Amino acid sequence: MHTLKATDNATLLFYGVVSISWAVLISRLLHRRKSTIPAIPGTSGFIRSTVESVRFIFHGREIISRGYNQDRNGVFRVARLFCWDYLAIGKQRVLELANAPEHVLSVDHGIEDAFQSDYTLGRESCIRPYHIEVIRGAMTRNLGRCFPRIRDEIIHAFDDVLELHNEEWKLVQIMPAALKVVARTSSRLFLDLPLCRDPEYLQFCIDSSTDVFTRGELIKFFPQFLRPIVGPLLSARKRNERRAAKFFGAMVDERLKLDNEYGTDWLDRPNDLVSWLLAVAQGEDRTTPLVIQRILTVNSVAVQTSAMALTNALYDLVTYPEHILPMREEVKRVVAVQGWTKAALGNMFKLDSFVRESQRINAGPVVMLRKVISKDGFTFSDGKTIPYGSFVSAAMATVHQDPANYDNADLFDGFRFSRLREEYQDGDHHNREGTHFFNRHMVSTAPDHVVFGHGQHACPGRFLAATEVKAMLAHMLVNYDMMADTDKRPQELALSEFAAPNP
Ligand code: HEM
Repeated sequence: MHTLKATDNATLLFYGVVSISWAVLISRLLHRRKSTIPAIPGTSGFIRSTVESVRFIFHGREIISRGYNQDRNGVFRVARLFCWDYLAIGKQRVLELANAPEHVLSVDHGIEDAFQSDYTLGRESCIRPYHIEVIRGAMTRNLGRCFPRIRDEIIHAFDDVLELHNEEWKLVQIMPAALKVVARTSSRLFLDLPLCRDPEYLQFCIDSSTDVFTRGELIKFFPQFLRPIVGPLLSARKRNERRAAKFFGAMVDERLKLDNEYGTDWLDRPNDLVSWLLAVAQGEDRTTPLVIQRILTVNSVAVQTSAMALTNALYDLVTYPEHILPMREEVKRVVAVQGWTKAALGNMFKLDSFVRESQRINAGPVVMLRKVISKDGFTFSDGKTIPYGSFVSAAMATVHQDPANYDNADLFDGFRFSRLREEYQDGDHHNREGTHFFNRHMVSTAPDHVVFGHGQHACPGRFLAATEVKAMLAHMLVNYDMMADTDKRPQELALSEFAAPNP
């Protein structure tokens, strides 16, 4: 019986590999060069492009940098498993992508493809993305009012996660700890006490948000025509929605009932994500299953990204420890006057600069993934045209490390942005940036700083991310001493267009 099962599995695997290889071959033949745009050096030709498309999964950065080294304002074709994608290099190209109208370059289709969100998040979140309006509006507006909740949860979360009771040193693995603290703090804002302290729920929060990224990547290993079959099988969405219903379905039910009866203006209506969503949701989106789906969507985009930003900032802090004392002094000085408030965070210029620099240096290879949905394709100002139906993105890491954009661009300089402000205040009005430091806050996007994208689709959650990450770092600076246990910063984990700090 046991032998028979092993044989069955081996046969299945064999047929699986053969079918996928055929699918790769056929897709690549069908998607042969459709435009005059050059391939990234060393990736043209059927065999080489196929090999490089596999290498792109783990060596995307290196392949992209070949394009950058050839033309710092170039547009290139990038070989992917089943097709050619396109890559725009340089800040002028970023602006052109950011300014393209939605009927030419679609962000929704881009995000759908990047996360396979039809399968991983749910179709409704893609076709009616009203949560974006909620994040940009009510959530961001309420950050100041809700800050005491955020601050309170940060204190308790660090206490519980680090379990440091005496003066001892303790070895802590950063990313898992960051995930726990971020999941808990975000949950305090989204669904509040007591759920945000339920260990089982927090683990679910982390696992379900990880599922979106990892299973989305897995689905992308299959060609387009197979995804409707394998997508639902590989996605954990349905299972996660069922589990979420057990955790907070009754709460959503109750809230819907009260809102339907009294509108949004009843006594003690909680100031949380459920209320913010219900104030905007219309029609079938006002049902418990779809509100649950939407909460999971917001949770997925919020938890992993902010935990990665915090992890990178902590790695940079222990790698460049000369930043610790000045920032600690700044946090103490500002808090002594303004207390722990969101406004106080806004006056911690060194801290803000440090996190922005950390994001600049640790940026992933690409950003702003868009699908060309105009039948005429998308044409850059110099006439280069990307064909209809293909995907284009901006090379993020190269724009961040281009010496034309930053002095000593490849060096980590935590106070490069706050120093501009200090120099200006000291009367030096002639530095390279002039008064641009006003646009150099952690949340400010620019064509040469695209961690949150740029333009009308720039990340709407960046204000929450900045509030959380800075409040967490500030808390750590004044309450803990930190140092690295090795000399070498761990190598990032790369997977196609994504990069994550090594846990
Ligand atoms: C450090 C943390 C974060 C980073 C680095 C980040 C980065 C990004 C990037 C690069 C985009 C795509 C922009 C584009 O394609 O032009 C994006 C979109 C988005 N982000 Fe974030 N994000 C972060 C945190 C958050 C948080 C906390 C939330 C939710 C509260 C959030 C919600 C979203 C949503 C809903 C979109 C889609 C926007 C659209 O389609 O117009 N993000 N984010």
